Amino acid sequence: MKVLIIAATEGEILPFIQSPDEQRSGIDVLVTGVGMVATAFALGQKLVTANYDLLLNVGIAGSFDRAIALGEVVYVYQDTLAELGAEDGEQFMDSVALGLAKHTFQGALIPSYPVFQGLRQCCGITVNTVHGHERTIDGIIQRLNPTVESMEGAAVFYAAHQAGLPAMQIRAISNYVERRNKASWQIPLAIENLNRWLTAFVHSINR
Ligand SMILES: O=C(O)c1cccc(C(=O)CC[C@H]2O[C@@H](n3cnc4c(=O)[nH]cnc43)[C@H](O)[C@@H]2O)c1
Repeated sequence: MKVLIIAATEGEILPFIQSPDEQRSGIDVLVTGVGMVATAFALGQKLVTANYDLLLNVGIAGSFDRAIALGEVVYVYQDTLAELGAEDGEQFMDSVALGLAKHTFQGALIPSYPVFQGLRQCCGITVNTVHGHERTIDGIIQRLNPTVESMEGAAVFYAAHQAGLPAMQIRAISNYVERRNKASWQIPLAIENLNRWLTAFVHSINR
């Protein structure tokens, strides 16, 4: 199986990139840069010249749900371009309501590999602006009730949909979505757990 692993920053997958070559056979890695625009451009370019059986988006993410421990690795089965739409006074009209574009994309069904068993299955949103204000956090919970938030997930699902390829998204929770409080973010723990999962995943597909 030929897999493309897509991450926004090298730091998020450095432990995996630095692992011995033989542990990464059949795997390509694409570091896109942060955000939907960088991700869509880099992935679109990559898919012009290469074909894959699976696109796997990995990275850290924020959680709206405090029952999810910081560092937990989750499976994002659906992701929404949360900001795509128009304001009408206090109302937000999404791109489907406007008759403009699809905004929600599904990942592939969770496979039966043991490495996926026990992963919490979450609904995600993808944003350009990280939520950090009580009013907008309450608003997005009312509107979409997301569990996790990233800055790339739905862009990968969109590109996969356009290319007719299956995609999955695995995120490790680095922070809760709240008023910006970077001191409480657990980025090293999230990256460690994400890369441990990634190594187990690659091992399981190469067996
Ligand atoms: O310093 C900040 O306020 C800040 C805000 C957003 C992201 C960052 C990063 O350094 C991480 C970039 C990377 O992480 C994903 N991520 C992590 N937590 C969240 C979140 O709560 N909401 C959205 N994205 C998040 C994201 O996919 C970025 O690629 C620093």
